[in-house]
Amino acid sequence: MKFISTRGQAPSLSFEDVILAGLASDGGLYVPEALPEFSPATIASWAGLSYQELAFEVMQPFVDGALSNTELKTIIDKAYADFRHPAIAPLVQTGHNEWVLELFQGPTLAFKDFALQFLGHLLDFVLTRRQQKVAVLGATSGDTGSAAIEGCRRCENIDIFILHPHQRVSEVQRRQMTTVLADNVFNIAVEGNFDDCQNAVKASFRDQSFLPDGRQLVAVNSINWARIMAQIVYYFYAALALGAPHRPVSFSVPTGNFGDIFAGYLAKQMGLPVQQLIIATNANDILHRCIANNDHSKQALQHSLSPSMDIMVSSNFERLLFDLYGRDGAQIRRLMQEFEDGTMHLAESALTSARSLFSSFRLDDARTLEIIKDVYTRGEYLLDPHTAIGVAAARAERWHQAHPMVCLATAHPAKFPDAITQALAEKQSEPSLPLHMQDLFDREERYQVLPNDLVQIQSFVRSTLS
Ligand SMILES: Cc1ncc(COP(=O)(O)O)c(C=O)c1O
Ligand SMILES: N[C@@H](CCOP(=O)(O)O)C(=O)O
Repeated sequence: MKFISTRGQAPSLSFEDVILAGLASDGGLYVPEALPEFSPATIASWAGLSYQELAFEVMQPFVDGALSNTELKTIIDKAYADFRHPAIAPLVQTGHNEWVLELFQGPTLAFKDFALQFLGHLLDFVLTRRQQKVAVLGATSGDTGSAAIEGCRRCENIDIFILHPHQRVSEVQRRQMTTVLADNVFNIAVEGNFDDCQNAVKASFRDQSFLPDGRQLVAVNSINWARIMAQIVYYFYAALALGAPHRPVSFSVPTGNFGDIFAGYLAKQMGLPVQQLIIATNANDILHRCIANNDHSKQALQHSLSPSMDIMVSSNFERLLFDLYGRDGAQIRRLMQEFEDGTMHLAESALTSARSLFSSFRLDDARTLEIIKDVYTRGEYLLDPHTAIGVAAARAERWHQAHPMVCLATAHPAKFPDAITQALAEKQSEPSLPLHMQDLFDREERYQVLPNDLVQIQSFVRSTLS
């Protein structure tokens, strides 16, 4: 299988090269030249497979010979070995035809573990085989960072640098990153927001001349194709458990960088009967405004109670646009150039297609607190603030009157104790951290605060590596 850039001017790459590439050299994102498609009979034959067995079936066509089947199976088994629930991604029913898919059973309590445990083991395998040492550079609004560090910290061939927005992540999220004192782990708190961190990462990928000789950057954000690929699996897993392919299933997805819901869109393109995909945003609602009013314009980033979704520029939206514009790289270059000035207007045909694929919803902080309280006091579930936005969106849309609706639970509520306490107004309702994190607040922290300045960030990376 070959991977091509959304901007049409970078060389096409193999699977192994694409996972090491990050951004394409023309600034675009890599996507498969053609997607594998699974027939209803094939999907039906997967009923009852374990999560790991299903992951192999879904991902193997992308890997396409870069790893032997045994190697891929071993990497998958290692990736999901440390999840706390035997189902890996358990479904919990929270209402009529409504389920929460718990994607926070991995080591760092967020859905990012699904792809980053896999990517960590995959990189370890590939880099050892190539005898290559790389520098991982990532940006996080709170969850990718700790999941990437957890996935990479034992890899001898990786030094990992994670940029997070200073004082804009929850304390639990910060400590999950900064208390990992391994010699190859470096946390940088940038005096800016997530978009600033992501811009610094993308600029560094575009021009890697600041690195010491022989080093190459590798991405752990969802610009890395392997991230998206591993996230497709749980859409199949949840839908199969609820009767697919014999009945369609809908998904409500709390959305920031558009990676998670893009994986759901791909599952549908690959043959999964997905009835509806709901883009659920917080007050940073560029994607909702785009779908609702064709208003894809940058606004000042707001600090919300769902900080991991405090994102204005959603990287993976470009991958969707590529499909909506008939995979025409020139059109995407023009659109992304237009967006540099702060806004982009979709062509009528692209907007119509987007609206047929997705609905969208926005929830502010006050209503996020209300839904957490409401769902908890009815004895239904304790939602984290990100998941709460997805559940509110699902309930507003009412798509699940006839078919199952799966709300992706993207983080464990214990990562956001302040929001939970605010919602429930009782200290004792603060959710407790799992056993392996009980001493998190006693652990030593290490991180570097830097201004939002590319030169200073790059010089920190360079001098650390030298
Ligand atoms: C807890 C949580 N929920 C939802 C999201 C949104 O996911 P995505 O960026 O893939 O849209 C993120 C991160 O972005 C997150 O950390
Ligand atoms: N919410 C994310 C933001 C980065 O998204 P990614 O999926 O591209 O890594 C985070 O928690 O860091």
